[in-house]
Amino acid sequence: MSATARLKRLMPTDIRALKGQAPVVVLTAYTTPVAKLADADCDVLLVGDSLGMVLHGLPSTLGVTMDMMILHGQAVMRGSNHALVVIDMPFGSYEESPAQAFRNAARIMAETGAGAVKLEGGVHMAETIAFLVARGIPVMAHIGLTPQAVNTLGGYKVQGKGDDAARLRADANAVAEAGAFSVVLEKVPAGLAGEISRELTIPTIGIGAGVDCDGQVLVIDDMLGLFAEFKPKFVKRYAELGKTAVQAVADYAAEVRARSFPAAEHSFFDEAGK
Ligand SMILES: Nc1nc(=O)c2c([nH]1)NC[C@@H]1CN(c3ccc(C(=O)N[C@@H](CCC(=O)O)C(=O)O)cc3)CN21
Ligand SMILES: CC(C)C(=O)C(=O)O
Ligand SMILES: [Mg+2]
Repeated sequence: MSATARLKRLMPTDIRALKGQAPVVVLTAYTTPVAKLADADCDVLLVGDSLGMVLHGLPSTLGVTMDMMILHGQAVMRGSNHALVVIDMPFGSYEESPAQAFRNAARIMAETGAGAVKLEGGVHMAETIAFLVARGIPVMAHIGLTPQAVNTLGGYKVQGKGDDAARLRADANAVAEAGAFSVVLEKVPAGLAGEISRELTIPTIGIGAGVDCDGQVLVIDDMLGLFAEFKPKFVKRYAELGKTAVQAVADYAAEVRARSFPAAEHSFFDEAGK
């Protein structure tokens, strides 16, 4: 048996090799139980900085810290043994310099055991991506709508429309050239995303970027109907777990108030039946 066959968790090189073979299946995961239920069906589990909004109630991803990403990254590693785990670098942890990015990415890799990091940015982050890759840290890039730049982008808007397509193409080519093993395209017109996907030799992972990307990613709480603060157009609800949970809580509250819970089967009695 080869060394790679014994190490069954997928690696960035395995994800790269899916290009032209099979679509790359990606979901976010932030916790051990969610990692456990998604691991077998996914190629990549992304510990996204969306966890700040989804789990911690923050208004954007800007308040997410290194410690939060590491804590949730460790939880996802404990709940998975098949998918590649990729951890988002949080806002402020990598933009200053390649050296700052390496210091923080190395800490994420060392303290979680994850296989790669993801960071936002195209042409302006290419030098940093190359710096990390040259030093042993696989990087997933993220271009188009980059939520950490919501304040300069003026909202969570589609990127790359009309004449702006040239900027998206330049970003895609720059991150691929820099050595990223894949790239997330977020909220990009489907036609442009398809063209970029055919042009690049690394897999594109779309979110709101149409069906011609090499893979797809969604926030798992969105597709399960657990996160309901907003629903971007790109989200398809595959379940309504939030509604199911609200009904379960209402049923529990009613039964406690009616003294119909707990029943005998949920209770303990001594030998005399007392
Ligand atoms: N739960 C969740 N899902 C996500 O996909 C996600 C996060 N959180 N947090 C981090 C970023 C932020 N993202 C977002 C946030 C909002 C919209 C949104 O509201 N989109 C609207 C239009 C808004 C506008 O045009 O300004 C849409 O209909 O798609 C899209 C992506 C994607 N990411
Ligand atoms: C939506 C994905 C691509 C992401 O960056 C996140 O979950 O933070
Ligand atoms: Mg993110």
